[in-house]
Amino acid sequence: MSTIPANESTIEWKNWNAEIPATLMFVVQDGKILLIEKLTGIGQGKINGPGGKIDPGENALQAIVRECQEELHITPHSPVKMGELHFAMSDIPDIHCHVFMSNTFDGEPTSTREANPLWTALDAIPYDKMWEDDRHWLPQMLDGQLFNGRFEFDGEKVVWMEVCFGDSAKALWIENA
Ligand SMILES: Nc1ncnc2c1[nH]c(=O)n2[C@H]1C[C@H](O)[C@@H](COP(=O)(O)OP(=O)(O)OP(=O)(O)O)O1
Repeated sequence: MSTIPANESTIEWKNWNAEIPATLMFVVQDGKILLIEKLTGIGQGKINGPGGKIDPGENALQAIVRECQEELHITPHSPVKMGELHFAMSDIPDIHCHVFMSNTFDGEPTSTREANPLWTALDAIPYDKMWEDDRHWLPQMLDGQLFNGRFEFDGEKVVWMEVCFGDSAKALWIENA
């Protein structure tokens, strides 16, 4: 488990519930990862994986496939759930995010109103242009580790975090999509 800083979180995580359920997808193929330049929504202007909010009546798996189709015109094959992220935000509603990986997909990654595709070498991921939490779980996920992360933000800055990896992380997931 990695934790920063040593002080306690101000969030009562036991009773914490996010207003926004969301998803993320990381397609990895031939030593590259398919990222996006995000043109709309939460995190506009950042580099991230494709993804977005879960619509009413959808589960996380259905939502991530729909988001990849909408944002990049691709359909990922057999998405595997790798982690959950819990974001307690200071200035926008809190977010609970399901993170998936896939190695194959149908379609050609295409720029849309929402995103520009960005194939990136696995050793050149631009963490300085991504959400601050990403560097604390994405490298381990790319090594095949399951994870569960809780992050408290002040604006866009992480002020507290706790990230677990492996089977103990999966036991903390709220939902097994
Ligand atoms: N802190 C952090 N790290 C990594 N990824 C994210 C965050 N916060 C986030 O919100 N995200 C991810 C989770 C989602 O994939 C997107 C946010 O969803 P958004 O793009 O706003 O949702 P859409 O449904 O595509 O957009 P609208 O249609 O509602 O505009 O960022």
